[in-house]
Formats: sequence, structure tokens, C-alpha cells
Amino acid sequence: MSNNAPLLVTTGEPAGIGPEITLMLAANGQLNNSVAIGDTGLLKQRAALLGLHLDVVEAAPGSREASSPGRLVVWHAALREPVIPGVLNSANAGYVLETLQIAVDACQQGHAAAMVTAPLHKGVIIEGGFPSFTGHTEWLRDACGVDEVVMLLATDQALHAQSSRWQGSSDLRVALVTTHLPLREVADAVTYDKITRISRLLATDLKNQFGIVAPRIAVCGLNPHAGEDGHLGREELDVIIPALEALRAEGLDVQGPLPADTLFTPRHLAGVDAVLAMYHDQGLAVLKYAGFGQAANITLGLPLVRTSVDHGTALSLAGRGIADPNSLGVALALAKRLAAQRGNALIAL
Ligand SMILES: NC(=O)c1ccc[n+]([C@@H]2O[C@H](COP(=O)([O-])OP(=O)(O)OC[C@H]3O[C@@H](n4cnc5c(N)ncnc54)[C@H](O)[C@@H]3O)[C@@H](O)[C@H]2O)c1
Ligand SMILES: N[C@H](C(=O)O)[C@H](O)COP(=O)(O)O
Repeated sequence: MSNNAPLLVTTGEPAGIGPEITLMLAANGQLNNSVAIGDTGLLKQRAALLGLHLDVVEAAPGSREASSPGRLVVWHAALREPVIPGVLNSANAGYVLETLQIAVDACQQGHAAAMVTAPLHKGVIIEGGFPSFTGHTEWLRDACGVDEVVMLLATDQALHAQSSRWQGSSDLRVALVTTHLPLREVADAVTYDKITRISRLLATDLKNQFGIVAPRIAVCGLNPHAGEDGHLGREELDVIIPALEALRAEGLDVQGPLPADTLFTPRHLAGVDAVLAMYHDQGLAVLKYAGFGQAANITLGLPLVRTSVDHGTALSLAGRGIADPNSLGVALALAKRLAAQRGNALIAL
């Protein structure tokens, strides 16, 4: 990795808030040493619409030119059709995925230090001809050719691990066993293999990426009251408890399965470094309650650094200049730290 490779920001769904939160950070000087990936014309139009004083300039993908105060450098990917803010168009699905592919290729070829993703709209990508798409996390797993990844969201306070164990209500790390799938399919997807693989990756990266020497992970049950000894569901007895016993035998500090309704209370969180939730809304509803807009998403288990925002495309806010860019800033700061840790040094971190 060259010592002046930029950090890449994919600008996400073009009709959503991704382009403008990227521009807002650039205008604030928070995108220095970074490059946006998206349609240059779209970014110029959106900057003009928002009245941002910013030069939006194109550079060749792979070049070392990076943004500076008042200047946003863009690696161009062409929109397939023009965009109206707030109005989805499935014709642009391929454009969104192309921005991701450019970022992955650049990270893997050593032309970039890390990638940070602005939000995309899963549904419009599926409708645009990519029926198996379910989210960045799963797409990146496949694009990078790895078997398993972990979605971890953490609030700003918990991202930079001077303190590891839980400190207070806005301090939370939540990882997921299952990610983007219908609730009806969740119970079948919570398997012994899935829990053990995800837990190992989580424990490894809490050590390697967050500097937590002996991570303690609290694991949610799947069913109400963690199954009530099998009376309210058998997944705890049949799957989760055996998986946690195997993990403990390997030396992992995993607690549970604990009833998810009370796990997220101070008494239970006090000695914990991360919570492992069984499904998306079990964990992320709490995380977003604790710190929506002040948290970031990281994909563990990839051969590259990828972080993201904690929110979606917020279509009703697009083009109005009122979206909060803070989570993108948190994701950028995290990506910079993790890239530096991996030796993907950036210019003047
Ligand atoms: N990282 C990602 O790519 C990502 C993350 C979450 C959701 N999504 C996708 O986004 C789409 C919309 O999802 P949703 O409606 O469930 O969630 P959303 O986060 O887009 O919106 C939820 C609520 O939060 C508000 N909001 C979101 N971001 C905001 C910001 N930066 N500033 C101020 N208010 C903000 C919205 O206006 C809305 O009221 C879906 O397609 C979903 O899959 C993508
Ligand atoms: N699960 C994420 C959230 O709710 O914030 C979001 O859907 C984004 O996931 P990907 O990073 O996999 O697109």
C-alpha cells in the first residue's frame, strides 16, 4: 500500500441523501485525503442546488489526487439516467453497484486505503435487475470472495476503544448473526455453524481492530425470555447453547443466551464489550435508539476496510440540505483509524 492512497467514499443511491452528505462533509473540510466515487455531473448539480461553495473535480480512478478544503475530487461513474432527488429509478441500480466495484478494486489493488459507503436503496437495486442483492455487507462478502462477514454497528463513543467495556447509554457495539432476511426465515438461519463462525470473527476483530484484549460478548436469545426453557421456542436449547458451549471450550468469553429484552440494560451491559444479536432489528433498534446519527457500521471479516453510515437513503430529505452528515463523518474517522492500523497509511492522518 502506497503511503498516499486516498480513502474512498461511495456516494450511494443517487436519488437519496448520499451525494449531499458527501458534499456537506467536503465543504466542511472533512473529506480531505479522500475521494468520492459517483457521477461528477450529479455531484456538481447537487452542490449547486444546496448552495455549497465547492469545486467538484474529476480525477482518474487510481490517481493519488485527493480532496482538499473547498475541493472535492471525484472518481467518475456515469449515471444511467438523470436523477430527481427523492425519486428512485431502477435504471441506476447498475451505477450504484459500479461505484462499489470501483472501490473494492481500488482497495484490493492498493490504490485506496479504505472504503466508506453512503447509503444505497436495496429495493431499487433488486428491481434494477439484481434479484439476489440484499445489502452492502453481503455484496462485499461475495465481491471479496470470503465465506463469512459480520455486521457490527457501534456508537461513536464505542468505536475508538480507549475504554472497552460498556460505559453508558450512548456507548454500544452490536453485531448480528443474521442480517437482511425476512423475519420468517430468521429462525432457520440461526444455526450452530453461523453462530460459531460469527462469534469467532467478532472476537478476533474486537481484539485486532478495536484493541480489546479479552473481549466479552453477551449473546441474545432468539425467542422471548430466551425460550423459557424450551416452552417458548427450542432454538436456545437446540442451537444457541451448544454453540456457546463450544465457543467457551475454545476460550471465547461468551455469555448467554440472555433474554434480549433485558440484555440491553445497564446491569447486563456493564461488563460487556459487544452484544451479539440474532437478527437485524433485535440489535439495531437498540443501537439506533442509543445513537442514531452518531454511529457507524463496519463489516468485519473482509480483506479490506469498509465502514458505513448508520442510516438509509432518507429519500424525503434528499436535495433539501437538511440531512445530518454526522454518521458519515463518524464512519470516515473510523475508516481512517482502521486503515492506519492496517498500515494503509493515508496522507497526514
Ligand atoms: N448503509 C446503507 O446503505 C443503509 C442503511 C440503512 C438503510 N438503508 C436503506 O435505506 C432505505 C430507507 O430505509 P429506512 O427508511 O428504513 O431508513 P432511513 O435511515 O433512510 O430513514 C429512517 C428515518 O431517519 C431519517 N434519517 C435517515 N438518515 C438521516 C440523516 N442523515 N439525517 C436526518 N434524518 C435522517 C429519515 O428521514 C427517516 O425519518 C432502505 O432501502 C434501506 O434498505 C441503507
Ligand atoms: N443494516 C444496516 C442498517 O440498518 O443500518 C443497513 O441496512 C445497511 O446494511 P449494509 O451496510 O449491508 O448495506
